[in-house]
Amino acid sequence: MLETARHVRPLSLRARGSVASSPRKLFSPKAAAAAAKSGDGVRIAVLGASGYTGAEIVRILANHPQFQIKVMTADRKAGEQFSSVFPHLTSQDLPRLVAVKDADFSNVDAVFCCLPHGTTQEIIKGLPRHLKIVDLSADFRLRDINEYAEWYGHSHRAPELQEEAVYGLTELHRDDVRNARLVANPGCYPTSIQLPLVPLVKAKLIKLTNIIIDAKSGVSGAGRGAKEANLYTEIAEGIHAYGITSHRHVPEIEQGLTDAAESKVTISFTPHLMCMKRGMQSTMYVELASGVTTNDLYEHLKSTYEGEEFVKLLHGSSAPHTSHVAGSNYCVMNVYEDRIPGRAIIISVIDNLVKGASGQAVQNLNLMMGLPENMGLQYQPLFP
Ligand SMILES: NC(=O)C1=CN([C@@H]2O[C@H](COP(=O)(O)OP(=O)(O)OC[C@H]3O[C@@H](n4cnc5c(N)ncnc54)[C@H](OP(=O)(O)O)[C@@H]3O)[C@@H](O)[C@H]2O)C=CC1
Ligand SMILES: CC(=O)N[C@@H](CCC(=O)OP(=O)(O)O)C(=O)O
Repeated sequence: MLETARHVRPLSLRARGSVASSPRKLFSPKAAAAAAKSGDGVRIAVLGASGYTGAEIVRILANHPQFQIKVMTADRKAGEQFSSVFPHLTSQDLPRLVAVKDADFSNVDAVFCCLPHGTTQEIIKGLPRHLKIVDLSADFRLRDINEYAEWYGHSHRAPELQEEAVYGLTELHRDDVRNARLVANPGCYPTSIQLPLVPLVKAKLIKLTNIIIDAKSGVSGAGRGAKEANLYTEIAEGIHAYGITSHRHVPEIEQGLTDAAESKVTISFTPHLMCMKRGMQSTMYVELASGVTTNDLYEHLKSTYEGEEFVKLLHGSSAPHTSHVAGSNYCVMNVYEDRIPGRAIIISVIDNLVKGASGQAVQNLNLMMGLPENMGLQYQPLFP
């Protein structure tokens, strides 16, 4: 069993606040905060409500005292009742699913956009400017639109919105998110990877070379649209790698690490599809900087996330388990000494649909509306 030598040399370094340094247009949260304080609360539209992340937003908002869903959209399922698409979610008084082109945003304050990549930028471009938007797709995550074109296979169709967007890895970009109108919610793999690695890179505790990441996702990460490769017959009782050396989350992760390092970081990243409904584990192999111990990494992460409600470090040699975060907004991590001298292993787990998508989106919109960040998110994981 792996054992970490703890209690060696606590570090005082902390990595709070924004790691992004590019100038952003600020948006006053006053009007939004006023709406939140009015009797109506914040009026919400969920675009793509008939998909997995849209449904997860609806599930979370059932316990949110300030966010009320007024508009819900779908594509193929437009015209249907939400309760006929998701019969398990009936506790709220919800509007019928409509096509985006038929949605009325005049009585809406904020939007969760849970649509496919590419389509999203076209749709957000057409939305009224009074709306605050949290976009769960990848459309506004990459600052460099040339890099976007390279990885997503087409040129960006809303570069002016890309300029405005703020990357919403909440714990690391809180101040930017608070003042944003449009937030690009991070991808699930980038969330599970950047939460541990960005503070370590920023504090120069690990080398920028030889960062190797092996990650595994539940099948809901691929969305609800039927694909042959995601059929039960092809997924059950197996595991397989995909996107080897070419997954589109590589530039997103490298962007965050490069910002933190202020120097280009290149990673090895291999995602795998696991036979489970939800959950994600990232196992990261890193090289310690000169004079740094595994315990230094642990202590630095511990002090970075001290007081954070949703990021937890385990004690001793305990291993994070996807069941310890299922259905919750937590990211749980731990650090281990490798058998190879000078190397460490870091493991993090999240629920891809919650901290990896809809939970973090609600966390971000809470901040954008001047509400407590944890509002509606204080539920515990489902275990076993
Ligand atoms: N699943 C996950 O774990 C994560 C997903 N994301 C991202 O979030 C976004 C949503 O993902 P997810 O919920 O999994 O996807 P789903 O495939 O489950 O849902 C997609 C939704 O978008 C609607 N839709 C599809 N095409 C169009 C279109 N052309 N115009 C308007 N609406 C359309 C669908 O409607 P209908 O059902 O009627 O066809 C459905 O409501 C994606 O960008 C995804 O990459 C981000 C992090 C994690
Ligand atoms: C299992 C699976 O297919 N996962 C998706 C990632 C889902 C996600 O986080 O991210 P995006 O918002 O960037 O799509 C994938 O690998 O493309």
